[in-house]
Amino acid sequence: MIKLENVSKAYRVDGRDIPALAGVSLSIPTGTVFGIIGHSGAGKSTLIRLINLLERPTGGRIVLDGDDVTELSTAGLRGLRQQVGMIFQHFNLLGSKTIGDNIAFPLKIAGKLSKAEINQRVNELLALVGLTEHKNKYPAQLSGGQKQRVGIARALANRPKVLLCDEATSALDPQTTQSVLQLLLDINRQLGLTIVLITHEMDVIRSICDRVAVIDDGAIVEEGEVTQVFLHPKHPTTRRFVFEAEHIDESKQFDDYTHVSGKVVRLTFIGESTYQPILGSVARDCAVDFSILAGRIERIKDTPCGQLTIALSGNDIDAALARFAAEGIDVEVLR
Ligand SMILES: Nc1ncnc2c1ncn2[C@@H]1O[C@H](COP(=O)(O)OP(=O)(O)OP(=O)(O)O)[C@@H](O)[C@H]1O
Repeated sequence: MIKLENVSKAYRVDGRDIPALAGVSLSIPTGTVFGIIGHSGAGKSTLIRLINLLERPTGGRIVLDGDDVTELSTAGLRGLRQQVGMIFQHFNLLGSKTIGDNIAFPLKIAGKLSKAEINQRVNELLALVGLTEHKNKYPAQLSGGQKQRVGIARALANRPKVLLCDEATSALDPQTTQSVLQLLLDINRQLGLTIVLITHEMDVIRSICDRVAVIDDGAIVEEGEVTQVFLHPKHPTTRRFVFEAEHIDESKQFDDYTHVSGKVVRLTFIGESTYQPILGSVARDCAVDFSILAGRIERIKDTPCGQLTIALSGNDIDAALARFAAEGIDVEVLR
């Protein structure tokens, strides 16, 4: 578990303190893929760089598996950097070294393995990220997606518990982004590694994250399971991110449907209920009619989800609503 407790950070510029984060508290459970989303300047990079102490907090505590990392000695800090790997938007590979030597670099610095053991570990890592045949090439000879795979292999070399991803796919095209995200998800599942990523793209969050925190102007404004945040965004910043990602016109969200009769409700389906013919059977059993006003069905990570806005008419609308709730469907009466 990674815990940030009331963390603040200010940068000192020309004798003045410029606040970047204020009172940030977060719990990141072990083994999850945790996304942090925010607009440019919100404080994402600052936040992720605090976790491995590339930046030091001005106040508060950062606790990794029970240890306050801000109190670590120099040797402890070296250990922390081995437990917490990191990948970057622009890969940060050493251009004068081969792919194999880039990946070997942190192993050599750690100084725990023999030359033969390092070579074997590099080969394992190359296989893990699908780059075996590129071992002797130089970074300039690889595509962006391949370079990020090298970055991932290098970050995993010392078998860290946590992988930090600083806008790791922002420089890649959509297809390459998806293949790198898929690799991160495979690694999370195979190795049980905790992944913390920052992004300004909701699609990245939707593809691989379990939980998401939304950061705005140096503060966390919303946090929760990705499905819940996508389907029921609360804070205006979150709503903007979600509506933009879903191509939903926010003004239409407030449509009061004056032109339709009946009770207007929004039903949210999560999981298998998304594919069940519940609407029809409830309508038949409760003798209600419905018309569909708006709807979407999608996948959030592995979970199918749907949201339907319907107008219900008939005798026993309350019974129909109770049936929906009993089937595990979230019911919001809009009018
Ligand atoms: N080294 C620094 N010195 C002074 N101010 C900084 C420094 N790094 C960041 N800041 C300021 O801190 C605030 C948060 O910046 P940060 O880079 O963490 O945001 P971000 O959400 O990652 O933005 P982006 O997506 O544009 O990188 C901004 O106001 C920024 O100008």
